[in-house]
Amino acid sequence: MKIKEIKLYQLLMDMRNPFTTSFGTQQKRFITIVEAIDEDGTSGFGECVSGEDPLYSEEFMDSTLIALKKYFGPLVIGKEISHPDEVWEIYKPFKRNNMAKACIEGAVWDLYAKQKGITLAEALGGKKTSVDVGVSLGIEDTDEALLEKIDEKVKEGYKRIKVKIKPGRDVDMIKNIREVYPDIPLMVDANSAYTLDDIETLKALDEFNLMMIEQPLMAGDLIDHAKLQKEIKTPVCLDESIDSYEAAAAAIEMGSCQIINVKVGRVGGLTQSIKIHDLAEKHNIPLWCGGMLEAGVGRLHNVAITSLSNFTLPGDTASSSRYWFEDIITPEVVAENGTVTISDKPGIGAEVDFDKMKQYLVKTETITADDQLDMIMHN
Ligand SMILES: O=C(O)CCC(=O)C1=CC=C[C@@H](O)[C@@H]1C(=O)O
Ligand SMILES: [Mg+2]
Repeated sequence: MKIKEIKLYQLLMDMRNPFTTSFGTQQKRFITIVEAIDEDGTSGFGECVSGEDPLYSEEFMDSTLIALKKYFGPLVIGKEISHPDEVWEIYKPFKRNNMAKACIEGAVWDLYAKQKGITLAEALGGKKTSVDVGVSLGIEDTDEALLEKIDEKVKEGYKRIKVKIKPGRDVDMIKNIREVYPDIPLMVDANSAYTLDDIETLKALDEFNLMMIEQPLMAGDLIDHAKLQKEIKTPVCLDESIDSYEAAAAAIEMGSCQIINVKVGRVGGLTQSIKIHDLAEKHNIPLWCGGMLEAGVGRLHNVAITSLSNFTLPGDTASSSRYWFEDIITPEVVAENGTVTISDKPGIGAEVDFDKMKQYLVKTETITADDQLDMIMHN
């Protein structure tokens, strides 16, 4: 394939409910949709998952937009690409910027699957026809308010409930949840809000039979997580610390976690996600696919990667309606009783609906062969 043009659609979407983590509260989501168009006019779609501000990772919406326009778009336009895994190789000299790299690579994967007439899941090597999903719930002001949300999501049939914790909203809150729901599959995500000085609090969580504790300590850290895992029974799951295949390999070797949350954007794309998948499978480390408050395109990429065999734990890809009044794809992602069925249509398996997208559109940019790579360094 040869990509002739890349379009970037920057969207601003209102969220149904505020989402609070240890980083703060969010009520709107900026999203960049990437459309890669080949010489025959076929389009593949990707979604950039960077946050609005560099709180979850160092990337943020404005930085990814610049990186896409200046480097990662021009680098693939006009190149003969026979397989999407070549995109990672093309980007290799350029350090990190994983979320920017991943969204174009994702669009190339979708395009590749469409050209072959197969689903994105099949193109990735996935065998499942449906995937189990859970839901991620933000911090609420009171335990009563959180319990109401949990009640709603348990009734909707989600296969596990993840709640956010932070210092002061942890042990007592989980105790209250367990009093009402002694048996639901429950996990917590701290978004790196603790240090080893909080070991007693983290140990106290052991008595609640949690599926895992996600990213308790600093983003990027592997050493302290390995020390922590030796002290607690609850499996540690790493999110922010797994920002590459190499980080996953080191975490497995050091015993920093027993479970990995794969976020496609965070690790640099689908090709890297498959590499991590294969390595983790070899080492009996189960995976699940995390979410980044994605609109439909990103959700469908998440569903596709979850079709691989070692994604054995329910991920974060809840229904489109979890966050959005109206998603940008037709049909939307719908979890029924905690299961999302994978469409048998080629590629991501749904249409990007430009009429729906219009209501959220902030700006559109087009990258063409005229946009040369703009670098000071030259070979
Ligand atoms: O529903 C989803 O998309 C998952 C939401 C979620 O938990 C997160 C989204 C974005 C950044 C983080 O706050 C967080 C996470 O750490 O997994
Ligand atoms: Mg997380």
